[in-house]
Amino acid sequence: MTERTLRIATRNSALALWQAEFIKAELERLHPHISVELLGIKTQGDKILDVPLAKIGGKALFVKELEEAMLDGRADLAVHSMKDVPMEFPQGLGLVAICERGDPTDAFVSNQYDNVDALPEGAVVGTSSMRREAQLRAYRPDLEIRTLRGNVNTRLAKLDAGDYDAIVLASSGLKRLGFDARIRYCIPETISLPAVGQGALGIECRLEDQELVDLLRPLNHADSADRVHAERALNKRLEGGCQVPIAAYALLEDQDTLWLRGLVSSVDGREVYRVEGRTPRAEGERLGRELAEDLLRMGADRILAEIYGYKVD
Ligand SMILES: NCc1[nH]cc(CCC(=O)O)c1CC(=O)O
Repeated sequence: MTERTLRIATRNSALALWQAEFIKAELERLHPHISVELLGIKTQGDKILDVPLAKIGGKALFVKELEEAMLDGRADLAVHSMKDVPMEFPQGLGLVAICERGDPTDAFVSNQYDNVDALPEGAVVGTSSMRREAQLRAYRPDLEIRTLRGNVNTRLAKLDAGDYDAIVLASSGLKRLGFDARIRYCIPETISLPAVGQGALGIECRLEDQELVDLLRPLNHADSADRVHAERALNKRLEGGCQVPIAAYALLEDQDTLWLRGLVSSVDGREVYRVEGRTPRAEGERLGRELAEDLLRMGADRILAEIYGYKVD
């Protein structure tokens, strides 16, 4: 095969750079004849830091500029946290690999308290996600949940400055950046069901670039991909991005059976609808769509209509 230099379009946050460097190293290890460069790009989501994400909306907040770079040939591929990847791709682009999933849980980080149960009444907890907020409120209605934005370093600094008694953020992000020691407790999925795709990386590229598609294929991890696709099917039916109180989490109970749990909650945590089901793993996406229908019937349609301003039908 010809020598080739691949360019990865990446955001400039520490986490995005770590993820892009990780895939660069994997590609260079798998294919010694290619070299890989990073192309740093600022996205809309990086520019607007002072407003809660849910308010600015837009499912493609962190990916649009990366996709433009691939479409106009400045870059060959993009590495995404699957959690941030929209359901639809621009014409000509697509997801060609989902890598082995890391820790999917939400991490409880605090300088004083060991876990959610140890927090005193009325404690102040920081999180930027409606999904985490809603589930924390459902579990501990007394907590005061406050917005927390910024990259991982900024969020930890705000905790250390005493702005919060605890913060909740993705375990995988903390681990990737070497902050394992800050995780006091990985919140079990029974309390905080993870976001769709949380902990998994995905790779997007131009689908007509067959040579590149072939180079990326070995990075796909079939077990992780089946789990994440089932979660995404549920999310797609609900038209969710990562800025709504929707959670979905799939596990392989054995090599053939996929177990999917899903949840939609009101932001105040007072209404929580939970579903779960099992299916042969090849049919995970169908199960995801079915469970989404169940959620809509149970009352999620009302909650989502309020958040979106229109009815999902
Ligand atoms: N929305 C930001 C974002 N996108 C992906 C991760 C973490 C890494 C992952 O889920 O793989 C984070 C940070 C967080 O949620 O705390």
